[in-house]
Amino acid sequence: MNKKVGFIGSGNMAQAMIGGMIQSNTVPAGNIMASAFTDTTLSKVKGAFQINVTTHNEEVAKFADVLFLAVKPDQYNGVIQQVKDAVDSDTIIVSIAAGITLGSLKNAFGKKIKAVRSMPNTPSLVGEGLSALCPNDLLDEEDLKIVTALFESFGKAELVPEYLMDAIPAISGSSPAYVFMFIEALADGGVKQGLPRQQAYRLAAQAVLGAAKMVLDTGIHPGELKDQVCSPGGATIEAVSTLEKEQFRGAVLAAMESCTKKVKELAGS
Ligand SMILES: NC(=O)C1=CN([C@@H]2O[C@H](COP(=O)(O)OP(=O)(O)OC[C@H]3O[C@@H](n4cnc5c(N)ncnc54)[C@H](O)[C@@H]3O)[C@@H](O)[C@H]2O)C=CC1
Ligand SMILES: O=C(O)[C@@H]1CCC=N1
Repeated sequence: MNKKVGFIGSGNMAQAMIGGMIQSNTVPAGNIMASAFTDTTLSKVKGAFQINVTTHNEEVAKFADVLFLAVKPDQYNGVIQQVKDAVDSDTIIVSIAAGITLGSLKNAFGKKIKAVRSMPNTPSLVGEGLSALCPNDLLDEEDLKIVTALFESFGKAELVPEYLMDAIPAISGSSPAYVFMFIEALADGGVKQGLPRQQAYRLAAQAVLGAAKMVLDTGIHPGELKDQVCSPGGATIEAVSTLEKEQFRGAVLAAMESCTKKVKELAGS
């Protein structure tokens, strides 16, 4: 793709997306520019990806055909004030922030802009991201193709109507954090039984990867896949029974509710 891609902010999520775009050879490093607050972050990002870097957000905005706003939600208004005069009506603005709506983006820019509200996740770094996308009505078919190709360069992308976008962090934007906790807990359990630590991480992570692939590849209901593991009177049903007693599923649902509540609060930040 010969589009120029800009990132305002070079934090964890921006680095995951930049890494994914470069590794998939979708955007050459020379066509990417990112900004950050500090020279330390900039040298780290330049060292890792050999992209163009600057401390001036306006420079990124002038450079980019597709401009990712990759700062925290409470930094959006300040950053938009800095870049709004540097973007033209053809620039595609992509928000990756939890809670920031298309309406609030339009208000902050104070003019008609092509905007996409998105919610990616950090597995983008290894080409296994999941991004929810919600474009505004100023993007034409070609614009949407470009944005979708960028997101698909580091994983899968799904269109989601805006009224559901607040629900996305809990299920896929933030959920890698809970899955990492689960993998860490599985490995701790293995270490407790005597397995070496590094081997425990490999076994736990591969089991999670394999289980996720079974859900995606077979289309079989997760409950049925769980049943297939539980031999009658065996060990797994004992573990499942303990997880139910300890409210494993209830804890996940409660965590997701608190995540979504916070997303709605961030919208007002
Ligand atoms: N971390 C994740 O897994 C995900 C994050 N997001 C969204 O990504 C955005 C960034 O989050 P993270 O990458 O986690 O945070 P982060 O703190 O790692 O990155 C934010 C970066 O923005 C920089 N920054 C702050 N003010 C700036 C300014 N005025 N100009 C230029 N750069 C500035 C900071 O120095 C920092 O490097 C948030 O809006 C978040 O909702 C979305 C999906 C997943
Ligand atoms: O923690 C956050 O607010 C962001 C949104 C999804 C993942 N990280």
